Amino acid sequence: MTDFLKRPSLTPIPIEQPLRGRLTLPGSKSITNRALLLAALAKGSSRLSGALKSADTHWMAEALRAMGVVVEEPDDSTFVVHSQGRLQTPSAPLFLGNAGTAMRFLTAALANSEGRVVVDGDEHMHKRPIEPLVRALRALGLDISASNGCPPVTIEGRGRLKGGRMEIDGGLSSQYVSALLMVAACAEGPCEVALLGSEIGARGYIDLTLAAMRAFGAEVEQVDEATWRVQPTGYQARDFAIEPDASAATYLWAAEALSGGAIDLGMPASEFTQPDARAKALIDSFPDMPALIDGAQMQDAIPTLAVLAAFNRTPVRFTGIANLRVKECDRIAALATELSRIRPGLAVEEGDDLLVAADPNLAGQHLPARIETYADHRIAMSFALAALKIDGLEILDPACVSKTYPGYWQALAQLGVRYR
Ligand SMILES: O=C(O)C1=C[C@@H](OP(=O)(O)O)[C@@H](O)[C@H](O)C1
Ligand SMILES: C=C(OP(=O)(O)O)C(=O)O
Repeated sequence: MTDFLKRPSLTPIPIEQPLRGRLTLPGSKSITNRALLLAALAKGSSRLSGALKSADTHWMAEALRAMGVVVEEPDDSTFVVHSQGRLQTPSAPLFLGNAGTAMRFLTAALANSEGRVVVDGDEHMHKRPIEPLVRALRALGLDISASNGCPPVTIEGRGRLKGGRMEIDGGLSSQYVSALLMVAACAEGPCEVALLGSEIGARGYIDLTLAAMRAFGAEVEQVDEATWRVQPTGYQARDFAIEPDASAATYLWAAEALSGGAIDLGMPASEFTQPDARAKALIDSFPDMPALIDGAQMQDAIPTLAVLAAFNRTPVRFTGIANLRVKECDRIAALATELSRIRPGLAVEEGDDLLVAADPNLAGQHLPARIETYADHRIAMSFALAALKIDGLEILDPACVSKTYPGYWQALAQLGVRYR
């Protein structure tokens, strides 16, 4: 696995046979980082099994350790968290790489802290907006600021949140809403978390948050479409099993569809609770994917679907994906640029839509191209799919997959994919 990650680029050799085999998916990033935080906010010991071990969960675990929580890693899919139920003020800035979940969830969790804390990330994180969450926390009386509306964030904690109404605009990221919901259970009194303004992108991530909170003992009810009431129960330590990562599964479902193979991931799409599992039905429709795909409820699956759409029989327009502009990179621009490197005009941006022209004749061609990946795991993983069918696609910076799926290249190799 490490060898693939050390290479400056990888050029998968197109497959000649359908991909077949059985793979174990990594654990869900979204659920692992929720469970790590909730376990840290609970007094006692929690064993998290089926967890993801990757850069995003590493940075969450490291930050919790820096705040006095004991996080053990007995094997490659388990965290054991021992906590006093509160986060101590760290002695140095917390570094969270480019882990959006860790950045947003911890910023809100630190609203209950004492003293000065700086939460920082890498140069990519410095471009990812956090101002709506900062504004919501400031409205609760917290002394908090973010330069240019992006990390680093500086928090001057004065103890516990009082409770009451919290208002948040989740238009740019549902993670702001999840972050407030999770800290709300640790306030002194009951809280109401209410959405302001724009509709949140992927509601499914809010559902994941509510499920994780309830699993760790929280009492939370939905008052109406845009309001949740959270009781000041705090959290209870427990053992918790994390389901496999649905976003990671989309690459393998797509590899199966593109190659006409059969890959056993050990769990049917219908059993996932994560939003991206919805992409499976669209992948199953390949090579007759619909002309219009609303990606709002399966955002992280769009790179997978867009690359697959390049091989579809007819063009596909992706709408509802404006948020993709503020992920690890501007994914709409990256997909248009890199697909067009394969064949000019293969994809174009139209406003915040992405139109993939579709060219079923791409398969089997020799079309050398160096694919930029913009330090974005999903751009690398999705273009690897195109490389299974097109000869000469060189994927730059293959190590960027370590954000959520360090074993990705190895998983493809296990299915018989070879690299130049
Ligand atoms: O809550 C979560 O776990 C996530 C929410 C989504 O982000 P946004 O809420 O920023 O759209 C998603 O893209 C991200 O990978 C994980
Ligand atoms: C957007 C993503 O990550 P995050 O926001 O958690 O950094 C992702 O994994 O595609």
